[in-house]
Amino acid sequence: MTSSPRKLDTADASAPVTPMMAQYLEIKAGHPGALLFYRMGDFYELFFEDAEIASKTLGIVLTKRGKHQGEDIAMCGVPVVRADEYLQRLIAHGHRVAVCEQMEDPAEAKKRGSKSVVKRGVVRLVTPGTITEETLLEPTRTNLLLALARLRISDDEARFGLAFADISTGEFGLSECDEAGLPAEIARLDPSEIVMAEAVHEDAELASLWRESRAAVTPVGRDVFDGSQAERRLAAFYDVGTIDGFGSFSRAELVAASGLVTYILRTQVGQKPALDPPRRDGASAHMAIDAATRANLELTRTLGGERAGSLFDAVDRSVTAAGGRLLAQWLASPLLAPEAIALRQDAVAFFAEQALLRGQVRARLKSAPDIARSMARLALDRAGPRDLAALREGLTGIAAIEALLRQRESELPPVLAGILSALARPDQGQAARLAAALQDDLPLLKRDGGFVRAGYDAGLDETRALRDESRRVIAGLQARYAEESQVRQLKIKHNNMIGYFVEVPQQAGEAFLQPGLRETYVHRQTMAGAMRFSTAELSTLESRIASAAERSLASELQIFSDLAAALIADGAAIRAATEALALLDVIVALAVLAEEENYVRPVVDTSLAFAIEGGRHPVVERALKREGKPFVANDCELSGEGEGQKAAGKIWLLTGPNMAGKSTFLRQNALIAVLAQIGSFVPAKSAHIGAVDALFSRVGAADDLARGRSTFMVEMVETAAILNQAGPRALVILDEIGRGTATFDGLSIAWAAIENLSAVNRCRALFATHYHELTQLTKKLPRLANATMRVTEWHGDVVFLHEVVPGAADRSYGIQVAKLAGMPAAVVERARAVLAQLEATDRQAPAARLVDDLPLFAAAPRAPAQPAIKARDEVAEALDALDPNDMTPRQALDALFSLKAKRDSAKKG
Ligand SMILES: Nc1ncnc2c1ncn2[C@@H]1O[C@H](COP(=O)(O)OP(=O)(O)OP(=O)(O)O)[C@@H](O)[C@H]1O
Repeated sequence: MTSSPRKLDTADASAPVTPMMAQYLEIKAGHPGALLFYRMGDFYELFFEDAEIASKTLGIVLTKRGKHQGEDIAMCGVPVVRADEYLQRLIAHGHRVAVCEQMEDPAEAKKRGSKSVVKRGVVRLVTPGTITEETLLEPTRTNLLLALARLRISDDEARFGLAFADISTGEFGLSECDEAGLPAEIARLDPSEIVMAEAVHEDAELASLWRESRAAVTPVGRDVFDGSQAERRLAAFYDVGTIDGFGSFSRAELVAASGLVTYILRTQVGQKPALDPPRRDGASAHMAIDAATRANLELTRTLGGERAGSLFDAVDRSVTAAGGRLLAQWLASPLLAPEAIALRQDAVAFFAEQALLRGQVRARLKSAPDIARSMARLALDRAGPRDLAALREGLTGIAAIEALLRQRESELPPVLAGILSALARPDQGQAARLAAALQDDLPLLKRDGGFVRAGYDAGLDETRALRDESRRVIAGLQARYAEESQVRQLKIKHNNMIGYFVEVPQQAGEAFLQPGLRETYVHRQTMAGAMRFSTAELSTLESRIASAAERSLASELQIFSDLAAALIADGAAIRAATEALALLDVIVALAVLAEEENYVRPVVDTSLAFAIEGGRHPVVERALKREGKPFVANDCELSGEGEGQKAAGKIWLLTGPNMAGKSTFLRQNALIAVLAQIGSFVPAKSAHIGAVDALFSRVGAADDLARGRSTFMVEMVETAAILNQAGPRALVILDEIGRGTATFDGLSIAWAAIENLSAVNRCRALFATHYHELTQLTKKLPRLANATMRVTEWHGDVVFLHEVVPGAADRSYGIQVAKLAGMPAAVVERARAVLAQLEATDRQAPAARLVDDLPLFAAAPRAPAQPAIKARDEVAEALDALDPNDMTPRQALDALFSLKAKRDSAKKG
């Protein structure tokens, strides 16, 4: 007997693959880097490694299905109805998913032969930056996709074009920067996904940027960023002859923009999202804040990554998700131009005074749904009936708010006048049409039907009546059959396999097989305990019902697409109105904040002022308030002096014990600058700020084990960045720089850093330190002032007054703080003894004398870096040739001697 070839199939490595597997492998190969959701009936199945990844990430069961090349095929599946939830988790873990659908009915495939495979195709690539589903998006976070294009200007100089879009709202911006500015620009945008050419991704100098970013990083082929195609692709995307009408953009911006739309079209497989025309959103218009400063100041997230506890959380009074997103964007990108800041302040001030109108607008805003995202789903044909309802509510809300503002039209400051005219743009007939068309209770998916209100469309009402009528006929038929056959339990049921059928208990069923009933009832199935039959009448009814249901669904879908088309046609106006609502929400929210928290309008101008009277920390103040404790307000005066080249800000050197409130004071001033420059009022009695162009904030020796650097190294790298970058308009906050190393090293570094800030950076700065020796520096540096946190002693314990006063701290109170913290009494006593000894030694050689002994730091104004002298360097060459991993200890020692000899002879020569 010969063995069957089929059996061999599954065991033989060279066996032919099944047609379905062949189709799977082909589709999979077309989407490298993505998990493939392969549609099979009611499930998306994943195979091979994809299945292993998904089962681990999602915690779902891994099974097997057949073999491929002699190996079991790993498989797992997710039900289509719950796919969104699983997608969300995969995306959150940084995966990309290609969604592959069945493109025809399985019955169609069967017609081609019993072995033929249903046609399938990828309809969409789901990536972190291209999602639009409500369930996948965070309501209060802008979901930006960033495309990065690099244009080389010379061998060692490049410009970066940044194109960023939120396809869930249509927002699309462009900016440009050089390599040094790239980290701050990426930190400002905080994208979910960054797309770039492979060459940029592989550039070793940029690698740390990708590693440290929260974004998913997607390298793509060079063709996506093909500069020669840029204008053409953009024009094709917007369906315009030329893109000149959008404004003028740099080459790098254009290439990035075209890369962005090309990538979006690829992920959406041809579906075109409705993106606004690109807007220039240059870094030069914003306060530069690098990633470390953002993290350190906890602008939109705490160091632990949470919203709660951040500045955003403390000041956010917005009532809509879009408003929350916009406020977070504002906090991430404070403005520079005093005029633009004043325009926002005027609008906030208007609402600060108009309590009644403010309340009315807010109540309306509160009930307005997030229609920007609904509009985006409509454009991508991914919307459902609830999106239409959201638009109905949204458009009604827009009209109501427009009416409220209209009453005060003549008094509105320019920003609010702009909002009013944007709110008037959408066609208000749409809301009425949607209200007439939509049911009150709506299904999630349009394919479920039943969302169009009775009376809206005569044709639909008719088919529905027919469908409902047939249902009544069936009920009548059931009664008649039961009567005729004398079987009371007879039921007419329906399933997808055999359609409508008559079901009777098994004992009763026997009679239906006998002459008399047999002529009417055709036996279909015998189940455990029941028998099923069909009848000619049922079959006729079946097709009537099916066609009526089909026809009513078809007309509902038609109505849906008509409504959608009308909304899309009015899309630009609706989006403009939506943006205006978000803006209005933020402005009203800032007015509410100013009122609730007693903030004042700061003066922001082009001076070098930094004069804060009675400043408070917005987050700490709130936390203390919850505990019923007062916050002690403090002044800060760093205003610059001099003109042009000589202009320079003041530096405050702040000393004081631990826990006295130094960090709070430092950060509160940085946060006040940020709030002032987004156009908000600030937590102070008064504030005058010359616009800050760059903000830097560092804390000594923050742990950064994740990045694999020693804490001290991180501190030094970050301090170096400030000393290299900060210019005279910057505001610098340094908190205990130098504490991460031995005392004298730390002191010397802090010392030199202050001198550099004063002589070279000439910026406004706050410097907190425990090195009291540094206070002596005020004798030499005219713009340096000492300030200290007031404390007092009470029965041997230290009491913090949280008050910043001129002068230097006389002592550290470190031991008192240790005592407060519950250190064992014996340890505290011993520490006191050691301290006394140390202080006695110090008196013999006071460090304070240092300032007299050391000549003042004589840094020249920053000169451009000298080009390295390219003389042949034998020592360097020899070093380059070494591979320590490959050497024995003996070889290493020999190499060291030889290097030393080379160096010695080089010095002589
Ligand atoms: N101005 C203030 N008014 C009231 N309480 C304050 C004020 N500033 C700080 N505090 C309280 O003191 C606590 C310690 O403040 P902070 O962390 O700023 O001190 P620090 O001097 O920087 O301490 P360390 O040197 O240990 O970092 C804060 O958590 C807060 O509760």
